Amino acid sequence: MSLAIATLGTPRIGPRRELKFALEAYWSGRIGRAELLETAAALRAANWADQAARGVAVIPSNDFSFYDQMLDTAVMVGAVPAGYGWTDGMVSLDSYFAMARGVGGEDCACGHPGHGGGVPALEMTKWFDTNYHYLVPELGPGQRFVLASTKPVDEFREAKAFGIHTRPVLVGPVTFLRLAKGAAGFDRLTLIDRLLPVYVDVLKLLAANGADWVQMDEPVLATDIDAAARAALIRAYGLIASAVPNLKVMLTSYFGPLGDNLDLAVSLPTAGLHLDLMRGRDDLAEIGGRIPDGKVLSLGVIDGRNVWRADLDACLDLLRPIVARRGFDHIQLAPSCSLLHVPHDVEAETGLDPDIRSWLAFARQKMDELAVLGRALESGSDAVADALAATRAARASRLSSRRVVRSDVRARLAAVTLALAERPAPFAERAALQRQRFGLPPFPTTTIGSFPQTQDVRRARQALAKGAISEADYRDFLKTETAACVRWQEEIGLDVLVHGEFERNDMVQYFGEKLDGFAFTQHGWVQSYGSRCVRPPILYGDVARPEPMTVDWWRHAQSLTDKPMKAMLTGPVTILNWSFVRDDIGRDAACRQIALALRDEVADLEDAGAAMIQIDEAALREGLPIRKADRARYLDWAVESFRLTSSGVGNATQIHTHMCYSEFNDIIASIAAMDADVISIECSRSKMELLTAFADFHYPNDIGPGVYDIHSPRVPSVEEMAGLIRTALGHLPAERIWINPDCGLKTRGWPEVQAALANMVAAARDLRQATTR
Ligand SMILES: Nc1nc2c(c(=O)[nH]1)N[C@@H](CNc1ccc(C(=O)N[C@@H](CCC(=O)N[C@@H](CCC(=O)N[C@@H](CCC(=O)O)C(=O)O)C(=O)O)C(=O)O)cc1)CN2
Ligand code: MET
Ligand SMILES: [Zn+2]
Repeated sequence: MSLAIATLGTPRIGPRRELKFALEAYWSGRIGRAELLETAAALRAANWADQAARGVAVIPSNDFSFYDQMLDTAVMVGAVPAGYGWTDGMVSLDSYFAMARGVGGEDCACGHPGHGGGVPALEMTKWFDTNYHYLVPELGPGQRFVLASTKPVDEFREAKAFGIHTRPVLVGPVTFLRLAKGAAGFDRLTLIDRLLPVYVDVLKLLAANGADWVQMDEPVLATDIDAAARAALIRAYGLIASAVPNLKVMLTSYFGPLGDNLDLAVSLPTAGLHLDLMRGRDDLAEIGGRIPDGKVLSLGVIDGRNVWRADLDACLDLLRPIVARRGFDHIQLAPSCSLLHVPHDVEAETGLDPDIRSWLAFARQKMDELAVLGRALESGSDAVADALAATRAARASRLSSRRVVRSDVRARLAAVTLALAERPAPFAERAALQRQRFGLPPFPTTTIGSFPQTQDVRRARQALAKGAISEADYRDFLKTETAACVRWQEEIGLDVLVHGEFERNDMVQYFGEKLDGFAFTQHGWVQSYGSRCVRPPILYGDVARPEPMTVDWWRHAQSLTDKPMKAMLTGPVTILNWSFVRDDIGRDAACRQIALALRDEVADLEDAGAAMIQIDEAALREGLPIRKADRARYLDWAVESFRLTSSGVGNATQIHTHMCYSEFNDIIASIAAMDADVISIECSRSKMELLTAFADFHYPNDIGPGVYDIHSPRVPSVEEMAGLIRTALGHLPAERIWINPDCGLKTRGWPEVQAALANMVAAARDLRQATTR
């Protein structure tokens, strides 16, 4: 008998983003369907072979996706809304992509959903507290489900033909329904009895094809769930156990402790249960005597959400007692969650400092760590003495590294007082000074920061990286791009200008590359949505700012115009939430360090003459803990960090912030506590519904509700945007409203941006004529 190693899911974009490039080539018509399918199959095969070679025994299938696993599930059960070209039979690849990206109108290779004017893409939102986005299935009260994709079965058979026996993964039925959306007031969980027969069909097909286990992901178990969800889970797994008795279910939840859902999870009639021991270590002690002897425990001991090499000695201490109690047969070792959220392979990072590289484990290294743990438990630590020694050495090097702890940073943090996080005067006083200083018209117009990141811009950056052009040439090129962008904004009549962010590869990575304490990778891509990826910086040490990061670009841009040039920074909470963060100090302390470094940037911008400074906090909402009980603490330090960054300026300096994809109702008090002079938010798709949260709360400061959906190439008309502003006027006083798009324009093309912003300026002018301040 041997201890089984599992992975729960693996990165699927490909070690060199092969899937991204194949998808974008397919969407733009540069390659055909056969070539796309071939690339995908080759990636899956390589992935299976790699896991087998690394000693993974429980290898997943159906963890691959062309876009997203929630979309795969919607398609599997035939939950395809009208308009995507499907009526019955199997859903085609093109209908699938239509749901992901929209249909009709012109198409674009940028990979952004919402493309095409005709039928919009499904809505997209964050997968729990990750930077991965899923497509939100739409379900109605009359919803019917039928088997409309056999992808799980096809991929199981594909692996089998390849010589690998897999454990297929499915998004569980209750998580699927919970994360879907329906009409207001419609409880999606009431659909469970209609949905389950399709799941049973799939499971029976899997069993008939030789599957003995299946992994059912039910991360709703890591959330605060109500009685209806509990009842649905009991019904679902009871029915599955009786309808498909020959298929064993590994029930997996992750991203947090099971906590008060633990008894329920244990009691469900599944053959196995997975625990996320990174975030839910207490579950292990709690589960002690409660778990039936025959149930297999999958122990998520290796962190699937972060990139640090594990402390294998500590893992072994945790594992030994439970292995002694339950024996090898009833234990599996796994990452805490799917490895989708970490990059592929540290070995590819030849540019990283060797010390730092030795501290890291990406997906492949995490599999190796699991294999070492397995061997240590089976054959004793001596059998893997070298591997354990290497881990200890890397850990010791990290803990003692002089680059990790900096006394100047620590001393500064220790000296932080509440006064530092306080603007000198309250908003009303500041607003009066700022009104005088800027003399802006009513309904001032502005944008969120980025302008189209064209191929030319990205190619220039790539050429610089390859040494094909000089630093000076690169800067000259960007200066020209910036100047053209500034001139164009003046011509079109925007009131507050931006420089366009052409010098930034990404709003977080750019700052990670400029701050001490962060490392950055060459190939450490992680899927964010569809074909879009990010390379999260790796925060390994105390944060300091060796030199100004944005001041020269701002100065150049301001020198070209008499209009106010808004400086542009990414805020501390967003940098933290979109990075891999050190685990040797708290996230709160790490965030305050970033905040202090950015505070200096804000001061330098103000000294250089910047009168408006925008500090983006696009990821503040997504860092909100999954469990309600943990939220207040997070919001406290997140808001304080933003205020530490923003409060060092004079009263006449205007602080802007920006948030997108946000639901504000449950955090509106914290948004107000940030005390930004102006906040811009995404609003156009919700037709200004979001503003009710601000109105009900009597939110006191200025607001720019987005009037232009930047996720679509469609150009909104003057009348449409004016209509949205009029709706906003029903919620907010005219003198506090700004006019701007929903978010940055980096994924858009110039022609549609020009047309849309011209209409936006015209809409603001119409409103000015119709209203008086
Ligand atoms: N970090 C982060 N998270 C976020 C967002 C965000 O902007 N940043 N926005 C929200 C939505 N998520 C998004 C995530 C990624 C992208 C995105 O556009 N990603 C780009 C990569 C951006 C980047 O880092 N670009 C680099 C590298 C570009 C590149 O791929 N270069 C090519 C060559 C250039 C070419 O020929 O085009 C190469 O290296 O092979 C640069 O500009 O320098 C992509 O996947 O294509 C957009 C939105 C939420 N989360
Ligand atoms: C995802 S929020 C983006 C904010 C950034 N300033 C931009 O305009 O791109
Ligand atoms: Zn945004």
